[in-house]
Amino acid sequence: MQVDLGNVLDTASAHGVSREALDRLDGRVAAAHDRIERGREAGEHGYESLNLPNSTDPAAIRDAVSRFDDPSAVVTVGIGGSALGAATLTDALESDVDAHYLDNVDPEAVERLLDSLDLASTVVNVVSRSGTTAETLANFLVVREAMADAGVDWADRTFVTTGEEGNLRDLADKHDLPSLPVPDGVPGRFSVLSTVGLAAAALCGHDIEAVLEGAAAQEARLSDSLFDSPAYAYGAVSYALAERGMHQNAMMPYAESLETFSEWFAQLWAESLGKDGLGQTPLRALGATDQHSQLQLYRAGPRDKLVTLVRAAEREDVAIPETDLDGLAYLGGSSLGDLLDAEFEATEASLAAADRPSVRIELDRVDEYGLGELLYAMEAACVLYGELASVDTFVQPAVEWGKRAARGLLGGGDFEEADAVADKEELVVE
Ligand SMILES: O=P(O)(O)OC[C@H]1O[C@](O)(CO)[C@@H](O)[C@@H]1O
Repeated sequence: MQVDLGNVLDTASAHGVSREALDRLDGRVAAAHDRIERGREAGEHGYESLNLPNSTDPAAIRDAVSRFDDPSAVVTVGIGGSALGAATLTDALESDVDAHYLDNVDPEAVERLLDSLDLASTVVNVVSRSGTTAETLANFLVVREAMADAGVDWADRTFVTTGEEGNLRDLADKHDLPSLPVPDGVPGRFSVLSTVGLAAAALCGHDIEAVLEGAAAQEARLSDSLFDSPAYAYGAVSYALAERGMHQNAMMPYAESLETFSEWFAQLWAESLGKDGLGQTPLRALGATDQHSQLQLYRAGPRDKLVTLVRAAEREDVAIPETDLDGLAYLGGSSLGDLLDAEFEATEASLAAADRPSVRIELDRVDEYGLGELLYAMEAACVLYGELASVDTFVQPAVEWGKRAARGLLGGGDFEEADAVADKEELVVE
């Protein structure tokens, strides 16, 4: 994996960063790296996440899921970091096992999925670090009833990935469900390289050891200089550009297999860095598709965006047939991969020509190893950015208000936040 910073330099984009500024920033990167390494060595909350390539035990994950013979599908019931990491992996990789995610409480979507499944051959993985997340618990109760209605012994098809305490731990203990622990000190958005992200991948037959090997390769590159670490290079320039007004970051992979990765990145970046009035808003985009929609804004709208372009150097390809159709001859004999690469490079140059900074991230391939590299590098980049911005990267207090309001509205307790809902101003236009 490599990160190309060329198009964030002010020699490429008038609103970029000078090489001198990056050199000055590198001194702060060294100090931040030292802080990160001390946090890792001490197993401090959050920093522990960057130890996962070495602390996660893939054999224990395989052992826990080995009891489920040959499932047709695996349904992960979880939300946020308890679903997005696993989904990033299983959506990116091919498998004979269908991987589904119930990470919302849209009744029509839940019903549509359950109606589509052969529940007798489906494995359900209920994932929640806290064991209290309303959406996850509600969906679990619905799935359990659907299995019972289908004459399936739900306890025989369900395992739990949760913390040491909470409702899910109690449920696992009560029904003697197989369970996997959620690692201590690892916030959900940083947990993909643990039981949380790897169990579904293992059930789908993916090489979770290779995911960890790729992650370990990027862990080994962490250093006291941004010029020696792709992860730190990305985190440092993202921070530097945010300091220069690039308050949005469009994650734009040129690979359908990485579309869910952009959703995972959005949680990682937003929930970690959106603190104290600071942060860099992650936008989800997909190349080449969003050249025909959002690129207009990225290139000619407000000068407030970094565009992160991601591609794989190697991929399967499809030839474009020769044609004598007027105007199409230039496509014939080429390939879709050639066209995708041309679009990638044209978009990159188009942004630079309009003085809009972009970073190029290139994986060797979108396989287990490449995904491990990418995921770990983005996590380390995020941790570095948080150190440079002096925010508390590993907490998310702002999400709790809404949780209390929703719980109050459902009669789950007496919360003043629920009262505030009733005070909503109204100006209805029909
Ligand atoms: O794994 P849990 O505890 O159900 O939390 C799910 C998600 O909800 C959050 O806690 C935010 O509410 C995320 O940080 C987390 O990934």
